[in-house]
Amino acid sequence: MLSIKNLQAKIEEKEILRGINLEVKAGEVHAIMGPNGSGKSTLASVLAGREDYEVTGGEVTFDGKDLLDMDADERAREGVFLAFQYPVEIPGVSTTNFMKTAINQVREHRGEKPLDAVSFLKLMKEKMKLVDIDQSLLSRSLNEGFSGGEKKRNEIFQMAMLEPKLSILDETDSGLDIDALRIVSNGVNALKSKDNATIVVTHYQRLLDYIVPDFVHVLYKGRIVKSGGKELALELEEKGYDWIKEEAEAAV
Ligand SMILES: Nc1ncnc2c1ncn2[C@@H]1O[C@H](COP(=O)(O)OP(=O)(O)OP(=O)(O)O)[C@@H](O)[C@H]1O
Repeated sequence: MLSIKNLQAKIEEKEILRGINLEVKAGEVHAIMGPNGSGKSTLASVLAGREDYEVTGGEVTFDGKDLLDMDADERAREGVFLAFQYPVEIPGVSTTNFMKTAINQVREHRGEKPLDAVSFLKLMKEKMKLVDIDQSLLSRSLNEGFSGGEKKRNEIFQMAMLEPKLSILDETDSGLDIDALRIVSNGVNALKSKDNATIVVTHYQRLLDYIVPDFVHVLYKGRIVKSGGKELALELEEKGYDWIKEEAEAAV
């Protein structure tokens, strides 16, 4: 589904990604971990097509198409979803209206008819239940005045509504209380299918107790320096990153 080859990117003349290689197949969950500043958020942002970053080398294909050639909107319409570390607030636009527009854009792109009001409401109800989100939240301006946990929950709700092929969750565990963490994780797990894939950027093994990854990758200084199964996250929790850094430095 997603193939990243030797991806390099910089921001304001600072080289951040220095040759990322990653293959993600349909049905898989990949966790990206790594010390602060290693480039995790940059990778997520580059994949979603945020413009502040300059891709300086490498290639990324998504379902056989050149992802780097598409702008952020096209990527979203193709089925890439990025849950931001700090979701934006959009005053004056309710989540409901925002979702209606977003869904119908995706449907149009797929050559499908827009959802009528009844079907849209039915879908909203079904997905609201999945993430246990309150109706009153959805009629308020998008993310405005939402608590950290409410924003995160709202993001997972958007993801549930859009049913993306590839979801990239950037530190979705930050700011979630224990119950919300469980609800968000349950939502992510309930959406998991053999046809979609998830990349979770996280600092904590705790999230991976709920969203169980098939693969764990460690990013360090802009490269994936170690990959393994979910046991790698446990090892990191126990031993920290020093041993990984030493291994990576020795290999250079
Ligand atoms: N706008 C920017 N201008 C300059 N440097 C930036 C900018 N954005 C990111 N960086 C730098 O790029 C590096 C990688 O940042 P990134 O946010 O991708 O790391 P991260 O692995 O997600 O870190 P964390 O775990 O702390 O969230 C950092 O050194 C950061 O300071």
